[in-house]
Amino acid sequence: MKKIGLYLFTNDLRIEDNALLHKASQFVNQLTCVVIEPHLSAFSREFAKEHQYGAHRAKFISQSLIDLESRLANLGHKLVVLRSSALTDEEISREVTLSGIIKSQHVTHLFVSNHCGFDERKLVQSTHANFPNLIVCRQHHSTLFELEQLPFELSKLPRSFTKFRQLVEHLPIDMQGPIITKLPPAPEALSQCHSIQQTDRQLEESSLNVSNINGSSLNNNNFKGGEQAGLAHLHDYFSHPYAHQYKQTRNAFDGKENSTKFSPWLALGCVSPKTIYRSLVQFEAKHGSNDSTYWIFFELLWREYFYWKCLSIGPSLFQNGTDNQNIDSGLATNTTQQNFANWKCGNTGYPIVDACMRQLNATGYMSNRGRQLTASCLIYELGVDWRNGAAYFESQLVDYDVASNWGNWAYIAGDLNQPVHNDKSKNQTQPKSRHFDLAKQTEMYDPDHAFINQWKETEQHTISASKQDKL
Ligand SMILES: Cc1cc2nc3c(=O)[nH]c(=O)nc-3n(C[C@H](O)[C@H](O)[C@H](O)COP(=O)(O)OP(=O)(O)OC[C@H]3O[C@@H](n4cnc5c(N)ncnc54)[C@H](O)[C@@H]3O)c2cc1C
Repeated sequence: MKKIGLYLFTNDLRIEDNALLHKASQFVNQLTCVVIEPHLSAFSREFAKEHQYGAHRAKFISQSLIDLESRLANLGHKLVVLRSSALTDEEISREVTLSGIIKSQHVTHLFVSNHCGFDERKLVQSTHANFPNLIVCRQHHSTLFELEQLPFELSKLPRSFTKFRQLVEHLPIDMQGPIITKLPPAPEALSQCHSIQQTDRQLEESSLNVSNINGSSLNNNNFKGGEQAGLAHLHDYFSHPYAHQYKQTRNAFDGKENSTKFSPWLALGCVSPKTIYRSLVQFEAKHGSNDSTYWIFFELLWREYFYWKCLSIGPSLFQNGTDNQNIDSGLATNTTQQNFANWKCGNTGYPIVDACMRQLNATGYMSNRGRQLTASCLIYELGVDWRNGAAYFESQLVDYDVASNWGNWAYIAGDLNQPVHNDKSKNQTQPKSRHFDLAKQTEMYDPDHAFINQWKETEQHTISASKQDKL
């Protein structure tokens, strides 16, 4: 029997080091490549109080899809792009829904990354339920380790990062990724299907109107989406000695080379963590290793920890410690509504927080230190439900990643290791929250207020950049 494959791209928008696509290329006689254009879920829209992605995130996604399309074209393939609205069968014609393609093409094998996100897993489950004979081939390939490699069952994932790190940091990571030189032919009938829209192409080429970046070394052209740009950045980073100072510089609020800036490409899977790891090992072999080069690996393990955590706890990642209702969108009072609105546009009156939020709105990026301080401020100073902040980050960050974002927010709020049916009245030991002293942190990391001053007087511009509609 002919094997008809459908490869559904999610957080793996790449050809290089794509083990699952390689598997598909070896296994099926015909292959359709599909991506569902990422969109802000109703849950996140409600919590973020935003209708859609910010301009920087939207642009990064468009660039990544266009790059994937061109890389597939080099292999003689098309990329079918499904709008999120095309998910329901009553939309448009049946041919342009996922189910429609599976049905009309008589797809026998669905290849899809084994995503840790709850919504993404639900989509695969419901597709499988609609087509019980469909063989679903999945793989966790946005991580350094495979699930089978972990020396514990997922349900026994250590509660602390340190314990997790100690158990995994010596596991082997394969040093050679699969190489794809050819893909099975695409079905001809697909030529009428959706491709990347003109709006995406305009967005990809647009220069966002962000004229207020006051000499920031991060500007809107720093992050170009797509595998080619990601690999070029990786190459550029390790062509310089930055990695040897990483541990000393990584806490800076600004500065392109102070941290790796790998996160945007990692988040969409334009570059795999294994590819990054291999480049790090090569850099160490050539130029020597030190504490700093180890620390890059250490931070990649934090990413890993949040990934497996997200997978193991499922939808409870999106609950705060005081309620179990997903749809209650926080912001119960006028004060919290106003505090949240001020926080979003960088008008809280806490200078370091305002500078970081303006940086986010103007560039789509914020340093790790900045994320910790702005999150701490929203939760502990402004009394807002952390999920509102997490959803706003989701709408704006060019490197948004479900596990790293919601995991870090829950961690700062002290909600990450809550039992699923948390009951604070039962005198359980509460996990530690992370409340930062903003004045002390400013003294440590921005002692002469260079970063704060750089982002003063930018309220109007930054918010207009974040609100810029998709062209
Ligand atoms: C509230 C909050 C929200 C966050 N949201 C995201 C998010 O949506 N997407 C995202 O990729 N990271 C997120 N992070 C983690 C971290 O801030 C970013 O990964 C980092 O700032 C990206 O810049 P970089 O690539 O230069 O990092 P580097 O310092 O160069 O670190 C190298 C890589 O290690 C990983 N890493 C570093 N720190 C962390 C961390 N704390 N948690 C998980 N992985 C880490 C990233 O993949 C990063 O690219 C968040 C952190 C906080 C506190």
